[in-house]
Amino acid sequence: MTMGQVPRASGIPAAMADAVQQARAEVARLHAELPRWGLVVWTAGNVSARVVAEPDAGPGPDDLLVIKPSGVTYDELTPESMVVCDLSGDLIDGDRTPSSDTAAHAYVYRAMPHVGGVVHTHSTYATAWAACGEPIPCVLTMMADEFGGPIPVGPFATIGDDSIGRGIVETLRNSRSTAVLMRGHGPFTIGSDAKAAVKSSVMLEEVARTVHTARQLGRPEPIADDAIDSLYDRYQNVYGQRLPQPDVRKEKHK
Ligand SMILES: O=C(CO)[C@@H](O)[C@@H](O)COP(=O)(O)O
Repeated sequence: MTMGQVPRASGIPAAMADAVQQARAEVARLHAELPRWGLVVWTAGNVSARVVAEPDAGPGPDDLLVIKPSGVTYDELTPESMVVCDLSGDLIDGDRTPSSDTAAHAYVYRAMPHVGGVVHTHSTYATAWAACGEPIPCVLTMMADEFGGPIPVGPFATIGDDSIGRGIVETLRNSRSTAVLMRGHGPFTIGSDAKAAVKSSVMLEEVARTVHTARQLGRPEPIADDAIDSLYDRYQNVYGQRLPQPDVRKEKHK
């Protein structure tokens, strides 16, 4: 199937066909990252991406989401097997049942327009913290960098309606964290796009494991708030490769 071909007649608006196809490929590719980084067993995790209906206007209620089909193993996932839903969570393209967490993903997209990707896993260490209902304290510079503070705990909620999504949003709205530990269930992460949400899941599991290990060795100390703010600001705005800026020094000496 070439780029731009929608698999068959569907509810996808023609203007979104190419973007949906690209999202199918990206979401299928990103699902392979979950077993790669040891975040899932069998099918116990899912990734979704928002597809914006009107890019010039930005995220809105007519956006779509692309997510994996429920219960399909990661080695069987392809761009064509991804399913497309509206932000009510209703299937509009695909011949398989959407992930059982689709309602949660859809709720997040409706309530948080800045979110472009959502991931859910049952990664061992993060899920163990969720089982205990204890926030992961910000005792590592890596946590300050990536999450801007502790990892919060969301309420226990059963799958199948908006309660998980509501719990995710109510918890993350008051936190810089892109990860939430849903009590008794497991982690959900958000990001500006699906890749960012997958990265958050990877980094969450790493810090969950490290902080647990540190507690076996002693009493890790929380990092001071001002240091967290400084670390978070640097990592979010300076770290890594940034687009080249005009060399203002040359401008000044002209
Ligand atoms: O936690 C659960 C089910 O309780 C789901 O997140 C997990 O099994 C993944 O389900 P899907 O295969 O995405 O439907």
